[in-house]
Amino acid sequence: MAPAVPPAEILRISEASLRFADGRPLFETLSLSLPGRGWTCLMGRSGCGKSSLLRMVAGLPVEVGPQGHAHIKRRNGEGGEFSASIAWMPQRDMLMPWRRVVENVAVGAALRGQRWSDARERAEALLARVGLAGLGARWPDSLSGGQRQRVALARTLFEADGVVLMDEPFSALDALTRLELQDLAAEVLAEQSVLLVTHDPLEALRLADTLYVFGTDAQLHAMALPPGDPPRAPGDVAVAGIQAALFERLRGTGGERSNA
Ligand SMILES: Nc1ncnc2c1ncn2[C@@H]1O[C@H](COP(=O)(O)OP(=O)(O)OP(=O)(O)O)[C@@H](O)[C@H]1O
Repeated sequence: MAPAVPPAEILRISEASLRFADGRPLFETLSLSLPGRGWTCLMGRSGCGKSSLLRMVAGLPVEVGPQGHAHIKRRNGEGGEFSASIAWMPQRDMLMPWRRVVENVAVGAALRGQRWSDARERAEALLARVGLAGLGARWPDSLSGGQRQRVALARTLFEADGVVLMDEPFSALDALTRLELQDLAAEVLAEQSVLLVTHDPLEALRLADTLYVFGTDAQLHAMALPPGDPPRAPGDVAVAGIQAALFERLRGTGGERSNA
């Protein structure tokens, strides 16, 4: 069977605006289009609202206080209401220590009351795909940080159905493990549309098909990328050159926007 052709656009965000209780807007009338497949990366100074935007894209609540305001419009590729589920991979692995590894991967199926034998088989297959074949019966506490994040990746894959949101998923890992996990994520999520928030310019330049930086105007600005398909080699000369320019661009996007 020929592989399904991904839609040109799977999710369109428009009119995204966020204001906390003190009235200052973090962003207003922000738009973003996610293609049917590939990595869209978001960068910006600490506090500019990246994680909040990701939560809004996921349809999760953002606590804004009594005078605050959070609004977003989500449309599918045909312009209709977006109703598909979105997979989410957070910064911390959030594994439940009282559930075995395979149960953590398939936790969504358990919550939905799906048949455990089917879910287990699929979860074991995904564990093998992320390099953890045979470790399903282990407890999370017996795994290294990198292994735990592989389990979290398998859990994300278990839920992935077109759109995957990732909020600094590799930031707690050592440099080498981080590179390995980036390569792995690029491979296993190749058929998904991924929206990644990251603070790491190298990570963005390795993985992005499209890269946006939050500007001082609270809008997203598309950045130039090195040639070649992701995941790009960390030692690539073009990656290193653009990394320096990206650092400068990030430094120029102003100080931290605090709403405290
Ligand atoms: N409930 C709240 N009330 C007021 N301000 C808030 C609230 N929640 C978050 N903020 C502020 O909103 C801003 C955006 O937070 P958010 O976590 O989305 O930013 P971010 O760009 O992801 O930051 P970082 O890169 O440091 O993770 C921050 O300045 C934060 O202090």
